[in-house]
Amino acid sequence: MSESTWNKCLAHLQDELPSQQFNTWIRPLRIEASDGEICLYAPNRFVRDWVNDRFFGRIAELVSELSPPESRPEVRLDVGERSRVSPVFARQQQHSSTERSRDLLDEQDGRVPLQSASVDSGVVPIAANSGLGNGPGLVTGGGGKRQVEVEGGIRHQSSLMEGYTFDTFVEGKSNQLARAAASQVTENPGRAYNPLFLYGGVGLGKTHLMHAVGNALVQQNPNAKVVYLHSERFVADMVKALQLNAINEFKRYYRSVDALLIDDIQFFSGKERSQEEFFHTFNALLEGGQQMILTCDRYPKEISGLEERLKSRFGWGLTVAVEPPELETRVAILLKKAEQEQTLLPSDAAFFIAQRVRSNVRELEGVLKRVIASSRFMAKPIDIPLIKESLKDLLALQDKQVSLDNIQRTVAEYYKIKVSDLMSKRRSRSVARPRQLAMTLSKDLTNHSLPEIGEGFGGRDHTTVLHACRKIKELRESDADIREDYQNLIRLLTT
Ligand SMILES: Nc1ncnc2c1ncn2[C@@H]1O[C@H](COP(=O)(O)OP(=O)(O)OP(=O)(O)O)[C@@H](O)[C@H]1O
Repeated sequence: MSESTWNKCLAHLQDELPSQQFNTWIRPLRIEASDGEICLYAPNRFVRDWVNDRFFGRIAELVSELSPPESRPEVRLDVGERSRVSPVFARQQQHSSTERSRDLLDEQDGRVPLQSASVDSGVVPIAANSGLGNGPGLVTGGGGKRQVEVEGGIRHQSSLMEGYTFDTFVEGKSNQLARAAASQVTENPGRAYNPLFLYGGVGLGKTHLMHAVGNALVQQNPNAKVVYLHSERFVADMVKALQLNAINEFKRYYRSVDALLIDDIQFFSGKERSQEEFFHTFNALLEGGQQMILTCDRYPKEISGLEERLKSRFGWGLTVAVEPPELETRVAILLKKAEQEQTLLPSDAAFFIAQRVRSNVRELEGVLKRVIASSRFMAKPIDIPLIKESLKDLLALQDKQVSLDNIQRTVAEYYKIKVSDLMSKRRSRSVARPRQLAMTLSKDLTNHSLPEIGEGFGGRDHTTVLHACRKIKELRESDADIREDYQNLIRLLTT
């Protein structure tokens, strides 16, 4: 079985599984193929057991289907980075007492993840100075932020946003698993999942969740040294420490924390010295049982310019995707934010906004702020006419955007078929290809989600849309006609 067969197997699984499940359980698997056998390596025992219980049967089936009949390999599932596995970092299994998060994770997969058994692949451990509050750091409470100063020539400010708590975080399908994992980290810092790695697009609540854990840890133990910082800050501090000959203080400081929260670690990309320093800090914290939470705008393996050994370590705990919120969650977020602003937002008004602003929560918040400001300025309650007035330019821009209808009409006309053919179940090439192109254009040119596009094409499943997009992407590379059709259609639709 070649890696390309495995990639096909992955593409099938991606079509079949909800993206969060695929990203959390299947993507971290590494493959090693040899004669007559393939071994899949999970980053830890927990992932291995979960995959074994839930997905292994289907994986073995796909491998068998996709391999030539004369060379159907045996499939094995194991833990580790290929053969370099030794259980140096294996941790104690701990039971969470949070029934709520347990229920959630139960709901997701019918099992309770209680353990993150980390495995080492050849780390040289560095002594950790993990004495609570006896490093150079100083934590003070109160105010909107908690401040930290560092001696040794480095003045460093780090802050936990007090408003970012679990209470103010609205839960929905898109962030349910991340929220549950974060909550378990609060229950069992350093043990439940270490590191907890949250990834996803901008403005989806990763930073909020990370602070929620930090705030909860400080609430449980006011002496806990919880340090939040952006990865660029880590880099800047390190450079400064090097300039001031204070690198030992820098090391001591970061290794003395109880929890280290680093945001947007994609900024480590290409910064080799910082990665080196962070690598050692990471190992020391992991060894000391100190919690790490990391966020990133993409799946760790996809960060270019990041050392492989770091990427692989990021997978030792739990890697969870935060997805864009679906309509109901967007409405719930708007209602919650309005409540925090002590503003009355009728639910039809919340729906109106949520249907039009789909990209991310930060944008949703920005739009709500505009509406609230108009309402206060005009001294009028919020209703749909007021929203239309205050969001005039945004809505006008959206009206200009390409609609599904428009795409379907244009594609049908271009291929001289009927719009109803695009909606139909007909699978002949003359209809199926234009339909796949129309779905791809809908994905590329509108803000509609995959399920919405599927719905707009005769009630199809989102996996069909995903498959169409992949197929067209492939064809645009290999087939000049399709490439030309796609470009012509884009031109027709956007000019
Ligand atoms: N589920 C949610 N419930 C309530 N507020 C949310 C939720 N998700 C995001 N927000 C709010 O949206 C804003 C953006 O979220 P946040 O900064 O956490 O995003 P992010 O994923 O870290 O994005 P970036 O990668 O750009 O930093 C914040 O004000 C946050 O409070």
